[in-house]
Amino acid sequence: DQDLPGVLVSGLEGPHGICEDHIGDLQKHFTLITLQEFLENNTRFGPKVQAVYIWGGKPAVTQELLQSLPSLKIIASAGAGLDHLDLKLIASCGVKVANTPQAVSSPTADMGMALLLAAARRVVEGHRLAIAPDTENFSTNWMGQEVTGATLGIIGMGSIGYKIAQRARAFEMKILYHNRKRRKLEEEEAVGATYCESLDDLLQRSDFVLLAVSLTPQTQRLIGKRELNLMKPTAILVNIGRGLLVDQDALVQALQTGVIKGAALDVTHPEPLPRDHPLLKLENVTLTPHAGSATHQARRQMMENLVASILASLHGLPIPNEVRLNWDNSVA
Ligand SMILES: O=CC(=O)O
Repeated sequence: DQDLPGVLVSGLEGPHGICEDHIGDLQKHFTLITLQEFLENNTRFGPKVQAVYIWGGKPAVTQELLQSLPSLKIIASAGAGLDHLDLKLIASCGVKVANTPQAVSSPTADMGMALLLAAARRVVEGHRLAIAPDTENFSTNWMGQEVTGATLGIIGMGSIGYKIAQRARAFEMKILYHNRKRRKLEEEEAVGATYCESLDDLLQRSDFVLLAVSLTPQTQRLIGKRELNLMKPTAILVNIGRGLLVDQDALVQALQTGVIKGAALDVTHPEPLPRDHPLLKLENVTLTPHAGSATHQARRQMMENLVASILASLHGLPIPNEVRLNWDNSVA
């Protein structure tokens, strides 16, 4: 339908495209213009585009793209993280941004716990052992680390970090957290979490260190060689944030030399890792393919939230999940 607002999407097919079953729903509201169509004829399609629909971090919003979309009102980005967007540049073009933090927080927290448990109890290694053609190494003395009663240090106590704390409490874990801002006392008490103003203190005391912080210039390589050295040799690092939160070379070295016990990573840098990357060869590493929000329910809710934000912006209504910036361009 020519009258439907034009929305630029990255692609409609392939493993990185929009979920196939969402396309029909999107087409009820919008004329979808793929990046490829746009690139082939940007003078025709550029003026039609009123929104950019970002799925899996794509399409990339460059200055050049912004300049060729004169009718653009909003960039609606699936997920919680905003590190793929230059928010200051976008704001300077008078374009709004919305994301979908509520849709992803529970499934991503679940993934954090899944990785923590998998690494602690060596689920992936155990699976390999259990299905090995040769039963010689089969053993019920397949030891891992106890989760119950262990200390969990959560770095980043936003909505995902907080949901992890709620889940970890049910595992009777002792919970420490480090965050830009301390949470309210009643919020801390509700999950039994103790604030650590010092990151070093959290690293030294935790049996599991879990990264649930957004990637910003301040948090890039937050965990490097020095921080890994502060961790217990029995500690496990879980990352459900972004690969660049960790100095990956330092992590590989720490895992190879027993500086820490193991790592469970939903995110790496880059994604996917080159097939000869040392992280793919280590027994004490558990990897998932950036799948924190990969449930049917969450992905559908993300799509519905993006549609609602785009429609609100086109109708001049308050935009659900609008991302606002502070004076220093940090996310409010
Ligand atoms: O990576 C996923 C997200 O930012 O929600």
